[in-house]
Amino acid sequence: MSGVRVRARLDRRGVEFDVELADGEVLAVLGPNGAGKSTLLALIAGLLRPDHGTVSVGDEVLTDTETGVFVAPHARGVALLSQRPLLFPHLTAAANVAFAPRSRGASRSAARESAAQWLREVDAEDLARRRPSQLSGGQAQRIAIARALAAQPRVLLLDEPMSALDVAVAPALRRLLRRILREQRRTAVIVTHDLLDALALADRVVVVEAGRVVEAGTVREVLTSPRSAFAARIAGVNLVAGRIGEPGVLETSWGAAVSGIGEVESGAPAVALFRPGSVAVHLEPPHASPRNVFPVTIAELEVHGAAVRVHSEPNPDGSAGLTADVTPAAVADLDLHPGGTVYFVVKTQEVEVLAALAGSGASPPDEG
Ligand SMILES: Nc1ncnc2c1ncn2[C@@H]1O[C@H](COP(=O)(O)OP(=O)(O)OP(=O)(O)O)[C@@H](O)[C@H]1O
Repeated sequence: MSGVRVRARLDRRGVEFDVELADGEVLAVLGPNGAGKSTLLALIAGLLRPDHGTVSVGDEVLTDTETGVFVAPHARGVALLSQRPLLFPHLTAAANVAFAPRSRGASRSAARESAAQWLREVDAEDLARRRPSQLSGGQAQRIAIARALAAQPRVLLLDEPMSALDVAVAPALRRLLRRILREQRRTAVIVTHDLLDALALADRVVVVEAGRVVEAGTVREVLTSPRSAFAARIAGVNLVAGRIGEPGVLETSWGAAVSGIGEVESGAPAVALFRPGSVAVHLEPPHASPRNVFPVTIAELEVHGAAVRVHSEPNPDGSAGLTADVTPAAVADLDLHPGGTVYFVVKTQEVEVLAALAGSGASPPDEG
């Protein structure tokens, strides 16, 4: 069994994690720059010691600050694959891959055999004799994956494995990772900025902001009902955070009210979600109700498929502004331009009100 459990705090990085994944589960970690995603991987890999907490894989405790347990990185059965493939430059691709079994005590011929098998697994047999300087970025990343797998890790940690690659080669590598992670039912944590990675590779997603898990769920849940600003942005929906006042009405910290559909008790923290396509743009406040009317200043216009996406300036508390999708004809008719002031209007029944998640709680579905 190779489920992973992390409960750890590291003050100088400003992180405190409570994250769990089941055996054979792939967890995507999403979040803005500097949120602590790589730090989470480093805690699992044993590259960082927490100030307080535990890390375990299966039944084995790898880090425990109470008892002083700290298993060295190479002895954890955990492979970390970073953004740039860190291959030994003086060794051929095959020798790079054979290095892992060799260092586990395999004979030279057994290690060579194992390397050939893993090179086949990543469709890189023909690259066996090349040195890293003779490989493209995507090819080198394949070899790095083969080397990571050849170490027979219980857990694979992938830190933005596609981010240093051309967009043209990323899809092939994503397919390869999907085959390896999903078909072999590997336990893996993948840090990514890319929604496509989460969709293609992961069973579950956690969103990390400022060193904490702010949202957790299946990929589908997080995309259809995001609770964090980060997830809302990648899902392409408007998210307004606040607290419920009157039933169905969310009040923001700057005194705006958003009415929507959803049962969240009064006083509870909540988010209101609505699609940019459900927002109408008016030059004057409309009279018809029930509607939400937001006076905004336009920050920018952006072509978005067949529509034009109108972004408003940030909200008074500094959170991301609202967006509305309108037709190019509407942009011309209303003379929409950055700096212009307009009214964003959305019907109550287009707004979904959901309870906000209180802090953390990233557990596999079978455990709540
Ligand atoms: N080597 C380091 N030494 C000291 N502080 C660091 C180091 N690396 C990261 N940090 C800090 O730790 C915090 C978490 O950073 P981390 O790299 O884990 O974030 P991340 O979510 O992986 O970001 P990114 O998406 O930019 O890679 C940040 O405040 C960062 O500045």
